[in-house]
Amino acid sequence: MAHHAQRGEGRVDSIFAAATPPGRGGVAVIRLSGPEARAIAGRLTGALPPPRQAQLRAFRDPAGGEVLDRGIVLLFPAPASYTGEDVVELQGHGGPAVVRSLLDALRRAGGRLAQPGEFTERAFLNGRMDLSQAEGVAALIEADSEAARRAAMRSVEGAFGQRVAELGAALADRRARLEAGLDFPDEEEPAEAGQAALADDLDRLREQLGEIRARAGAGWRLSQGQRVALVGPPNAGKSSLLNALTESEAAIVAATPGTTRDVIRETARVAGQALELLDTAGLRPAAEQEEVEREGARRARASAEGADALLLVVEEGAAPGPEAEEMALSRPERPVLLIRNKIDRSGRPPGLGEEPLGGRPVTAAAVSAHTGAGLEAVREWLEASLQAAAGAEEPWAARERHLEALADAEQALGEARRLAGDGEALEDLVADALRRAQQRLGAITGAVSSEDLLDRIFSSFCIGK
Ligand SMILES: Nc1nc2c(c(=O)[nH]1)N(C=O)[C@@H](CNc1ccc(C(=O)N[C@@H](CCC(=O)O)C(=O)O)cc1)CN2
Ligand SMILES: Nc1nc2c(ncn2[C@@H]2O[C@H](COP(=O)(O)OP(=O)(O)OP(=O)(O)O)[C@@H](O)[C@H]2O)c(=O)[nH]1
Ligand SMILES: [Mg+2]
Repeated sequence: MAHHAQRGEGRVDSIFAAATPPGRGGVAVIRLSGPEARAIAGRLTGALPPPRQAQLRAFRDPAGGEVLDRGIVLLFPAPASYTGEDVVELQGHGGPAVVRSLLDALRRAGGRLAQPGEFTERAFLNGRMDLSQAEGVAALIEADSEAARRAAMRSVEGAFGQRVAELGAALADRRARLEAGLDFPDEEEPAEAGQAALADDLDRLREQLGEIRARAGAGWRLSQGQRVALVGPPNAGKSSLLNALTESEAAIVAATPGTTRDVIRETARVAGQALELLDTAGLRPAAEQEEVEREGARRARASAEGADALLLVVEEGAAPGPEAEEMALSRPERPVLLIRNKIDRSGRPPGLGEEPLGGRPVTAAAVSAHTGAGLEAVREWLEASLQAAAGAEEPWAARERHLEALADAEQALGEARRLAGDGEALEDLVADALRRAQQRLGAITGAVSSEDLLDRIFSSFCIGK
C-alpha cells in the first residue's frame, strides 16, 4: 500500500507537496517532512537557517544550479513540528510554473510527492494528535461557515476525542471490575446489590454516550449543509424571494405565471451559515397544466421532498391551493413558514404571526420581496428552525464513520443494560458487550485502528495536508 510504504519497513521516506492550493497567489508554501527533509531542501537552498527562523534563500535547481525562485526557508526540527518529523518549508512565489519547477527539483533531490493527507497521517502516527483531531483538521479546511469552523476547531483542539477517550476509559474500568468479580461475590449475599449498582452505572454511561452522540450528530449535520425549498402557487413571488434572500439575480422573475420550470439553486447566508435555497416551479391543479409545467411540478416535488425546511409562498390574501399545501404538510416534523408576499400593495405591516394550515398552526410571515420588508424576520425564522433541527448547543465536527461507531457503541451498551436488568448474573456477557462498545469508541480516536481505516480516512484529505 503506497500510502503506508513508510511503515513496518524500518525506513521512512521523505515527502513533499504544495500546502497552498493550485493556481496563482502571492505566495506558495511547499512543505517537506521526513528524516531527509533537511538534506533534500538543502540541495536547493544551501545551508538551512536556524530552527524556526525565516531566512531568504535562492532556490536552485539541484543539478544545473539555475535559480528557480527566491524565497523564504523555515526549518522545524523533529519532534516539535506539525508531523513530529523534521519539516522544512519553502515559501516561494505563488505561480503555477514556479511551484511546478520547485516540486520537480525536490523530486530530483530525493523526495517523494506526498499522498493526500499524508502529513496529517504522519502527525497521527507520531502521536501528535488522535484520529478525531486529524479529521477535525480536514473539517476545518472544509468549513465555509462560522458555525462549521467553530465545530471543527473544537474537534481539532481535542474536545471530541477527549470525551470519547474518557468514556472508553470508564467502560474499561467498569469491565475490569466485572471481570474481577467484585460486583458478584459468588456465594450467599444476594447479587442484587451488585446488579443494581451495575445497572445504575450502565445508565450513567449510556447518558454520557447520548450527549456525545448529540454533539457529534449536530456537527455532522452542520457539515452537510441545509437545504430550504421555496414552494407555492405560480406567480406568488418565489423567484423574487430567492433573489432577495440570496442577494442575487439567479432566478428569472416575470409577471407571467409559470415562469420558473427548472429548479434554481443559490446559496444564502443565514447567521454565518451557508444554506442552499431552491426555487421551484409554481404548483397548480394538474388538469390546468401543460406538458412543460407538469415536468416543472415533478421537479419541484422531488427537491421539496429532500429539503430540511420549506418556505410556502403565497400572494398576501391568497390560499396556497391543495397541491402546495399537501407538499408543505407531507412531513409533519419539518419546519414550514407560510410567507404572505407582496404586502407593499396593501400597505400591511411586515411581521410574524401564526395561522392554521391544513388544520395545524404554522408561523406566517408578511413580507415584500420588492421592498425587502419582513425578510429579516424570515432569516431569523430560518436560523431558529435550522438550529433546532441541528440540535446540540456546541457541536463537534464529526464524520459518518464517527456516528456509526457511536451508534454501535450505543447498541452494545443497550445490550449490556438489558443483560444487567435480567436478574441473572451474566457478567461474562455484560463484559463482552462493554468490550465491544469500547472497541467502537477506540476507532474514533484511533486507539483501535487498521491500515485500511487510515487509508480510507486520509485519502479523502487534500494533497499537502
Ligand atoms: N507556514 C505554516 N503555517 C501553518 C501550518 C504549517 O504547517 N506551516 N500549519 C499546518 O497545519 C498550521 C499550523 N500548525 C502547526 C502545528 C504545530 C506546529 C509546531 O511546530 N508545533 C511544535 C511547536 C509548538 C510551539 O512552538 O509552540 C510542537 O507542537 O511541538 C507547527 C504548525 C497552520 N499554519
Ligand atoms: N408588488 C409586488 N410584486 C411582486 C413581489 N414579489 C414578486 N412580485 C411580482 O410578481 C410577479 C411574479 O414574480 P415571480 O418571482 O416570478 O413569481 P414566482 O412565484 O417565481 O412565479 P412562477 O415562477 O411563475 O411560479 C412578478 O411580476 C414580480 O415582479 C412583491 O413583493 N411585491
Ligand atoms: Mg418563479
